[in-house]
Amino acid sequence: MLPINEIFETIQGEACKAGTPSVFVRLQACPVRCPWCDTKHTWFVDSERRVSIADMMIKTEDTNTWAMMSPEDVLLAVQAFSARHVVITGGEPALYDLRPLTTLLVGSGFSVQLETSGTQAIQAHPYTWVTVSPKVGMPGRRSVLGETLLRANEIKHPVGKPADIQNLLSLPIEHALKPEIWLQPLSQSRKATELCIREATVRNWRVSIQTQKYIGVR
Ligand SMILES: C[S@@+](CC[C@H](N)C(=O)[O-])C[C@H]1O[C@@H](n2cnc3c(N)ncnc32)[C@H](O)[C@@H]1O
Ligand SMILES: Nc1nc2[nH]cc(C(=O)O)c2c(=O)[nH]1
Ligand code: SF4
Ligand SMILES: [Mg+2]
Repeated sequence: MLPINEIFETIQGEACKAGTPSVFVRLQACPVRCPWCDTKHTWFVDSERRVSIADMMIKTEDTNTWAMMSPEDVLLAVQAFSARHVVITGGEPALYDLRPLTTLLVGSGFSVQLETSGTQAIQAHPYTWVTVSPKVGMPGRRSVLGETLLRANEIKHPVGKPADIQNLLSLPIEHALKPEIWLQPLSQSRKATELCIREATVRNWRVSIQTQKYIGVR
Protein backbone atom coordinates (compact mmCIF):
# COMPACT_ATOMS: atom_id res chain seq x y z
CA MET A 1 0.00 0.00 0.00
CA LEU A 2 1.27 3.46 -0.92
CA PRO A 3 0.25 6.94 0.35
CA ILE A 4 -0.61 8.94 -2.79
CA ASN A 5 -0.81 12.73 -2.81
CA GLU A 6 -2.11 13.07 -6.36
CA ILE A 7 -2.54 11.36 -9.72
CA PHE A 8 -2.97 13.65 -12.71
CA GLU A 9 -2.25 13.84 -16.41
CA THR A 10 0.09 16.48 -17.79
CA ILE A 11 3.14 16.95 -20.00
CA GLN A 12 6.46 15.83 -18.47
CA GLY A 13 8.21 19.17 -18.22
CA GLU A 14 11.78 18.26 -17.28
CA ALA A 15 14.96 16.72 -18.73
CA CYS A 16 15.13 13.93 -21.31
CA LYS A 17 11.44 12.99 -21.37
CA ALA A 18 10.21 16.61 -21.55
CA GLY A 19 7.22 16.89 -23.87
CA THR A 20 5.90 13.40 -23.13
CA PRO A 21 2.21 13.16 -22.17
CA SER A 22 2.40 11.56 -18.74
CA VAL A 23 0.35 10.44 -15.80
CA PHE A 24 2.05 11.65 -12.63
CA VAL A 25 1.72 9.55 -9.48
CA ARG A 26 2.95 11.67 -6.56
CA LEU A 27 3.76 9.80 -3.34
CA GLN A 28 3.49 11.39 0.09
CA ALA A 29 6.51 11.77 2.44
CA CYS A 30 10.00 13.15 2.09
CA PRO A 31 12.68 13.20 4.81
CA VAL A 32 15.16 15.20 2.68
CA ARG A 33 13.40 18.59 2.89
CA CYS A 34 15.34 20.82 0.53
CA PRO A 35 14.71 24.47 1.52
CA TRP A 36 13.72 25.39 -2.07
CA CYS A 37 11.47 22.35 -2.68
CA ASP A 38 8.45 23.17 -4.86
CA THR A 39 6.37 20.31 -3.37
CA LYS A 40 6.67 20.91 0.39
CA HIS A 41 3.04 19.81 0.83
CA THR A 42 4.23 16.21 0.27
CA TRP A 43 6.72 16.07 3.14
CA PHE A 44 4.60 14.70 6.01
CA VAL A 45 2.14 11.80 6.14
CA ASP A 46 -0.38 13.28 8.60
CA SER A 47 -2.99 10.67 9.49
CA GLU A 48 -5.58 13.42 9.92
CA ARG A 49 -5.08 14.42 6.28
CA ARG A 50 -5.96 10.99 4.87
CA VAL A 51 -8.84 11.12 2.37
CA SER A 52 -10.66 8.65 0.14
CA ILE A 53 -9.23 7.70 -3.24
CA ALA A 54 -12.17 9.48 -4.91
CA ASP A 55 -11.46 12.73 -3.01
CA MET A 56 -7.75 12.55 -3.80
CA MET A 57 -8.46 12.01 -7.50
CA ILE A 58 -10.58 15.17 -7.84
CA LYS A 59 -7.96 17.51 -6.33
CA THR A 60 -6.89 20.27 -8.70
CA GLU A 61 -4.45 22.13 -6.45
CA ASP A 62 -1.56 21.39 -4.09
CA THR A 63 -2.68 20.10 -0.68
CA ASN A 64 -1.15 17.80 1.95
CA THR A 65 -4.03 15.33 1.71
CA TRP A 66 -3.33 11.77 0.59
CA ALA A 67 -5.07 8.46 -0.05
CA MET A 68 -3.81 4.94 0.64
CA MET A 69 -3.72 2.88 -2.56
CA SER A 70 -2.65 -0.58 -3.62
CA PRO A 71 -0.66 -1.04 -6.86
CA GLU A 72 -3.90 -2.36 -8.44
CA ASP A 73 -5.78 0.81 -7.35
CA VAL A 74 -3.03 2.96 -8.92
CA LEU A 75 -3.15 0.96 -12.18
CA LEU A 76 -6.93 1.46 -12.41
CA ALA A 77 -6.57 5.19 -11.78
CA VAL A 78 -3.77 5.55 -14.34
CA GLN A 79 -5.71 3.60 -16.99
CA ALA A 80 -8.47 6.24 -16.88
CA PHE A 81 -6.13 8.70 -18.68
CA SER A 82 -4.85 8.53 -22.24
CA ALA A 83 -1.10 9.01 -21.58
CA ARG A 84 0.92 5.79 -21.66
CA HIS A 85 3.96 7.14 -19.76
CA VAL A 86 3.77 7.10 -15.96
CA VAL A 87 6.02 9.29 -13.81
CA ILE A 88 6.34 8.19 -10.18
CA THR A 89 7.44 11.15 -8.06
CA GLY A 90 6.80 12.76 -4.71
CA GLY A 91 7.79 13.52 -2.09
CA GLU A 92 10.49 10.86 -2.18
CA PRO A 93 9.04 7.80 -3.93
CA ALA A 94 12.11 5.61 -3.32
CA LEU A 95 11.15 5.49 0.37
CA TYR A 96 8.79 2.73 -0.76
CA ASP A 97 9.31 -0.65 -2.40
CA LEU A 98 8.12 0.22 -5.92
CA ARG A 99 8.67 -3.24 -7.42
CA PRO A 100 4.99 -4.31 -7.24
CA LEU A 101 3.70 -1.05 -8.77
CA THR A 102 6.35 -0.67 -11.48
CA THR A 103 6.07 -4.36 -12.45
CA LEU A 104 2.29 -4.04 -12.77
CA LEU A 105 2.59 -0.86 -14.88
CA VAL A 106 5.30 -2.27 -17.17
CA GLY A 107 3.29 -5.49 -17.55
CA SER A 108 0.25 -3.41 -18.54
CA GLY A 109 2.13 -1.66 -21.36
CA PHE A 110 3.16 1.61 -19.69
CA SER A 111 6.60 3.14 -19.87
CA VAL A 112 7.59 4.09 -16.33
CA GLN A 113 9.85 6.84 -15.01
CA LEU A 114 10.98 7.38 -11.43
CA GLU A 115 11.98 10.82 -10.11
CA THR A 116 14.19 10.40 -7.05
CA SER A 117 16.68 12.29 -4.91
CA GLY A 118 19.09 9.34 -4.79
CA THR A 119 18.99 9.31 -0.99
CA GLN A 120 17.14 5.98 -0.74
CA ALA A 121 17.94 2.62 -2.35
CA ILE A 122 15.90 2.18 -5.54
CA GLN A 123 13.50 -0.76 -5.65
CA ALA A 124 11.84 -0.71 -9.07
CA HIS A 125 11.33 -2.86 -12.18
CA PRO A 126 14.54 -2.92 -14.30
CA TYR A 127 12.74 -1.23 -17.25
CA THR A 128 12.03 1.85 -15.12
CA TRP A 129 13.70 5.02 -16.47
CA VAL A 130 15.40 6.43 -13.39
CA THR A 131 15.98 10.17 -13.06
CA VAL A 132 18.24 10.91 -10.10
CA SER A 133 18.27 14.47 -8.86
CA PRO A 134 21.09 14.20 -6.33
CA LYS A 135 20.65 15.96 -3.03
CA VAL A 136 24.02 16.84 -1.52
CA GLY A 137 24.29 18.38 1.94
CA MET A 138 20.60 17.80 2.72
CA PRO A 139 19.26 15.42 5.37
CA GLY A 140 18.77 11.88 4.01
CA ARG A 141 21.32 9.18 3.38
CA ARG A 142 24.16 10.43 1.20
CA SER A 143 25.72 6.95 1.62
CA VAL A 144 23.42 5.39 -1.01
CA LEU A 145 23.96 8.16 -3.59
CA GLY A 146 26.83 6.30 -5.28
CA GLU A 147 24.63 3.23 -5.72
CA THR A 148 21.61 5.17 -7.02
CA LEU A 149 23.79 7.17 -9.44
CA LEU A 150 24.97 3.83 -10.90
CA ARG A 151 21.32 2.94 -11.57
CA ALA A 152 20.48 6.41 -12.97
CA ASN A 153 19.46 6.72 -16.63
CA GLU A 154 19.83 10.48 -16.30
CA ILE A 155 21.06 12.92 -13.67
CA LYS A 156 19.03 16.09 -13.19
CA HIS A 157 20.88 18.38 -10.85
CA PRO A 158 19.12 21.33 -9.19
CA VAL A 159 21.32 24.44 -9.43
CA GLY A 160 20.99 27.75 -7.60
CA LYS A 161 24.61 28.79 -7.09
CA PRO A 162 28.17 27.85 -8.20
CA ALA A 163 28.67 25.59 -5.13
CA ASP A 164 25.93 23.33 -6.52
CA ILE A 165 28.14 22.57 -9.54
CA GLN A 166 31.02 21.68 -7.19
CA ASN A 167 28.67 19.40 -5.23
CA LEU A 168 27.77 17.59 -8.44
CA LEU A 169 31.44 17.22 -9.41
CA SER A 170 32.12 15.65 -5.97
CA LEU A 171 29.80 12.75 -6.84
CA PRO A 172 30.72 9.60 -8.82
CA ILE A 173 29.03 10.71 -12.05
CA GLU A 174 31.63 9.57 -14.58
CA HIS A 175 30.90 5.85 -14.49
CA ALA A 176 30.82 3.56 -17.52
CA LEU A 177 27.13 4.02 -18.34
CA LYS A 178 27.57 7.81 -18.61
CA PRO A 179 24.02 8.97 -17.96
CA GLU A 180 23.12 12.33 -19.47
CA ILE A 181 23.71 15.19 -17.06
CA TRP A 182 21.10 17.92 -16.92
CA LEU A 183 21.41 21.13 -14.90
CA GLN A 184 18.04 22.42 -13.69
CA PRO A 185 17.83 26.05 -12.52
CA LEU A 186 16.03 26.52 -9.20
CA SER A 187 12.68 28.27 -9.27
CA GLN A 188 13.03 29.93 -12.71
CA SER A 189 15.74 32.23 -11.32
CA ARG A 190 17.43 34.21 -14.12
CA LYS A 191 20.79 34.02 -12.36
CA ALA A 192 20.56 30.26 -11.88
CA THR A 193 19.47 29.81 -15.50
CA GLU A 194 22.48 31.78 -16.75
CA LEU A 195 24.78 29.70 -14.54
CA CYS A 196 23.28 26.46 -15.93
CA ILE A 197 23.72 27.70 -19.52
CA ARG A 198 27.39 28.59 -18.90
CA GLU A 199 28.28 25.37 -17.07
CA ALA A 200 26.37 23.09 -19.46
CA THR A 201 28.08 24.74 -22.42
CA VAL A 202 31.66 24.34 -21.19
CA ARG A 203 31.11 20.78 -19.91
CA ASN A 204 28.86 19.54 -22.73
CA TRP A 205 26.06 18.84 -20.26
CA ARG A 206 22.43 19.88 -20.83
CA VAL A 207 20.02 22.47 -19.47
CA SER A 208 16.67 21.28 -18.06
CA ILE A 209 14.22 24.09 -17.62
CA GLN A 210 10.95 23.29 -15.84
CA THR A 211 8.93 23.80 -19.02
CA GLN A 212 5.64 23.08 -17.21
CA LYS A 213 6.07 26.35 -15.33
CA TYR A 214 6.44 28.30 -18.56
CA ILE A 215 3.58 26.67 -20.48
CA GLY A 216 1.25 26.81 -17.47
CA VAL A 217 0.51 23.15 -16.82
CA ARG A 218 0.81 21.24 -13.51
C1 LIG B 1 9.75 17.59 -6.14
S1 LIG B 1 11.04 16.48 -6.57
C2 LIG B 1 10.28 14.90 -6.20
C3 LIG B 1 11.17 13.71 -6.48
C4 LIG B 1 12.40 13.54 -5.57
N1 LIG B 1 12.15 13.86 -4.21
C5 LIG B 1 13.55 14.38 -6.10
O1 LIG B 1 13.95 15.33 -5.42
O2 LIG B 1 14.03 14.07 -7.20
C6 LIG B 1 11.01 16.49 -8.37
C7 LIG B 1 12.05 17.31 -9.05
O3 LIG B 1 11.81 18.68 -8.82
C8 LIG B 1 13.04 19.33 -8.56
N2 LIG B 1 12.75 20.56 -7.86
C9 LIG B 1 12.13 20.70 -6.66
N3 LIG B 1 11.99 21.99 -6.33
C10 LIG B 1 12.53 22.71 -7.35
C11 LIG B 1 12.71 24.09 -7.61
N4 LIG B 1 12.30 25.02 -6.72
N5 LIG B 1 13.29 24.46 -8.77
C12 LIG B 1 13.73 23.52 -9.66
N6 LIG B 1 13.61 22.20 -9.47
C13 LIG B 1 13.01 21.80 -8.33
C14 LIG B 1 13.80 18.28 -7.79
O4 LIG B 1 15.20 18.52 -7.74
C15 LIG B 1 13.48 17.05 -8.58
O5 LIG B 1 14.33 16.96 -9.70
N1 LIG C 1 4.78 18.80 -15.69
C1 LIG C 1 5.58 18.35 -14.70
N2 LIG C 1 6.77 17.78 -15.00
C2 LIG C 1 7.53 17.32 -13.97
N3 LIG C 1 8.70 16.65 -14.03
C3 LIG C 1 9.07 16.30 -12.79
C4 LIG C 1 8.11 16.74 -11.89
C5 LIG C 1 8.12 16.36 -10.46
O1 LIG C 1 7.52 17.05 -9.62
O2 LIG C 1 8.72 15.33 -10.16
C6 LIG C 1 7.12 17.41 -12.62
C7 LIG C 1 5.88 18.07 -12.32
O3 LIG C 1 5.47 18.27 -11.18
N4 LIG C 1 5.15 18.51 -13.40
S1 SF4 D 1 14.13 15.49 -2.11
FE1 SF4 D 1 12.64 16.10 -3.67
S2 SF4 D 1 10.61 16.15 -2.63
FE2 SF4 D 1 12.21 15.99 -1.06
S3 SF4 D 1 12.49 18.08 -0.40
FE3 SF4 D 1 14.05 17.69 -1.98
S4 SF4 D 1 13.07 18.28 -3.94
FE4 SF4 D 1 11.45 18.17 -2.39
MG1 LIG E 1 7.32 19.15 -9.78
